[in-house]
Amino acid sequence: MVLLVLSGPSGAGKSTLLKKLFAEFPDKFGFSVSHTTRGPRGGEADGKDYHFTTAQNFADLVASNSFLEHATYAGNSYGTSLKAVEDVEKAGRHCILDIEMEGVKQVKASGRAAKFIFVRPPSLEILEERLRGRGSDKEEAIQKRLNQAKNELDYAAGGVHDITIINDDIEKAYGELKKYILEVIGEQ
Ligand SMILES: Nc1ncnc2c1ncn2[C@@H]1O[C@H](COP(=O)(O)OP(=O)(O)OP(=O)(O)O)[C@@H](O)[C@H]1O
Repeated sequence: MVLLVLSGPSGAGKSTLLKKLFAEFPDKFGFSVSHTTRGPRGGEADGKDYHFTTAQNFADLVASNSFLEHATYAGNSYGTSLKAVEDVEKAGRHCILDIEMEGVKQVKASGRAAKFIFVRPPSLEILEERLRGRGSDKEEAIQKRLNQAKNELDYAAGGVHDITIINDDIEKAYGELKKYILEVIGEQ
């Protein structure tokens, strides 16, 4: 099984691309279930959407090196455990992680074999348009995402990823993503 790590600025189109991939290949890929210290939101099921956990338990898992990557956002911790990846692989699926730059660095540092895929917008101007078009963020959040996008793009400029997909035309970008993924999982 191949671990596929997708990253890129918020709004670059990662979710859109993954949605297409899962729709076309419903049985080949899977997301791992992350741990989080945040509380469940309406309808979220423990063990399915997240492994909901206490701050103490989360800290214990960090201390025992149980996470492939973990991070804190807005006061809550999130992490991908090695076991969560293993669970996906045991079910016969290639595990896909959709994570941020800091997580990518940790997966790299772990020495775990993985393919690193970077999705980027054609330009920061277009990214800004898409973030606004998505309509899910307030102005302040958009500015934060744009600043963070610059960090992601700088990091990627160091050539740390196995492939960069420029999401200009969605169908073209999806075609490139699909071709690369099928190749690395040995199905093309
Ligand atoms: N090629 C494209 N052309 C135009 N619009 C696009 C394209 N790809 C994605 N979009 C739109 O851009 C917005 C951001 O895409 P998406 O939510 O998939 O980004 P993301 O990388 O998953 O972001 P996040 O990391 O915040 O979840 C969405 O409204 C989506 O419909």
